[in-house]
Amino acid sequence: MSTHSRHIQLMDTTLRDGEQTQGVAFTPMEKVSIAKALLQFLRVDRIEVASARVSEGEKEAVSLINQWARHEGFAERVEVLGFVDHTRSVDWIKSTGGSVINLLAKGSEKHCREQLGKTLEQHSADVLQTITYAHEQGLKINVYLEDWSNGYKDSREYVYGLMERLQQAPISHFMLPDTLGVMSPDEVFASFSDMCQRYPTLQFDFHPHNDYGLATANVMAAVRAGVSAVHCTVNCLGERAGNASIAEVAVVLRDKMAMELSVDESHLVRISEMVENFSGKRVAANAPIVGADVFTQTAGIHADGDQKGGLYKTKLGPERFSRIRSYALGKMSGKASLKKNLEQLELDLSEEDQKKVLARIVSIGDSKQTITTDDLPFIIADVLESKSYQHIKLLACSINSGLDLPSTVSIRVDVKGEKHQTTGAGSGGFDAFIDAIGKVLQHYDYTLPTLADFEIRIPKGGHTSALTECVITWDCGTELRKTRGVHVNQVFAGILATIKLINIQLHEKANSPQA
Ligand SMILES: CC(C)C(=O)C(=O)O
Repeated sequence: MSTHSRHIQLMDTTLRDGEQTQGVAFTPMEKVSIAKALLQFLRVDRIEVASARVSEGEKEAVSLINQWARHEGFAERVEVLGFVDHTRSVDWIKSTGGSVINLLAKGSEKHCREQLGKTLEQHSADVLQTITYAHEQGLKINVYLEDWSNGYKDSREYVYGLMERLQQAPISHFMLPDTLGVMSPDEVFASFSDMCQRYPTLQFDFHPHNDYGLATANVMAAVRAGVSAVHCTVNCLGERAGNASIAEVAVVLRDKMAMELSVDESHLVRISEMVENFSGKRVAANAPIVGADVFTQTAGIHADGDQKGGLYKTKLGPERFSRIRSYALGKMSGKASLKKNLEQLELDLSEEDQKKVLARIVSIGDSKQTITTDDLPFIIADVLESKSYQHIKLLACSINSGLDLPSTVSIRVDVKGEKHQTTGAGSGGFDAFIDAIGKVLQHYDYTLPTLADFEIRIPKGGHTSALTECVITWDCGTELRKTRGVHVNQVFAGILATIKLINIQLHEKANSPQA
């Protein structure tokens, strides 16, 4: 089969096979919202929205989808899985206003014999009977050959026999599934090449599963062999390891095989988020295209390369999916990563200040704390106002706090080159620290001013692993003074703000004329 550009239909089965993911059940309104987003915004060619006769809720969902689809002119693009049960699935689909049945026939001799207890002749007669009835009722008919991958391998004569009996029936698409996700790309290519050559006038769909992680690669092989439609789901949902991810399939068919598709890629991420919310199944941060981290560069060298002629750019640019590239901050950040973040925040820092901020980012990153772009303004504010006074250094500090128990603290500090170790107690961790540090500072004729205000903030993003910023306002008699501390632990943020004030005041004391 030539790999010349041709239109490949995407049939999305998030609402049928996707709902067969363990623990996933969509409400009717959720199904309607996903169906609308798939057809109207993502513009997939066809959607499979349910299995017939499942429940009353399912009937309501399918009816609502069909009502909307008919109004929008999408009626024939909404499909429902039906069973070889004479009239019952067809009647159920008709009662929902549906137009298309995806009839589940058996694609392997083993399934036919063991599960149905039928011969090929008996089963094909049953299938044809349901097809005739569906046709009379005006439904468009597609047929699944369930377990076809094993059937083709172990009982090829059965597969050919079934095809011979069905090929003259009014079937729009023969849908060949790798039901257990056991095929390799080579096997997919060989078997579809054979099917497409044997039945050149028929339309074949490929329905992959991802048990070996090969679903997308197998889609490529099936398209190369000549199929005209492939099935996929949002976020790779589906029975067991899922189906093929629609995001992966869309970009791979376009970029790697130059196929024409109807999907609008700029909606892939939005629909992924919608399905993530409704299904309760989190998308892995490194899932291609839709994962939270996939457009984040972590190594400083990548950020540097992006600045120098887009050295790390590929076709998979974030703009294509309405996303933006970000540059992670941590121990591997370089000057370029910081610069990119500053640009995004529209902040301008001198080279000298950038160096200081970068050193702080690297040291925070070294202790494994996650730093986000939201944290950056806190770090900048903290670093830029910090003086390099070293009158007091906190060498170690451990805090014990408990519910309904006084807090205790143990500290080791260096004041003007002298080491002190002491403990303190208080109603909370910060209070206990003030008790302990007060005991040390009395040796230096220094008393901490009282607090006028104590404010803790987290960055706008609001995640619990964020840095916290503590701004303390001190009542210094003739004036109010503010100092800031930044740390992942809010008590330590307060302690760092306190150490900063002590350093400033010890410095002023040392430099005052009375000293
Ligand atoms: C139910 C059938 C069509 C299926 O999903 C499969 O065989 O993978």
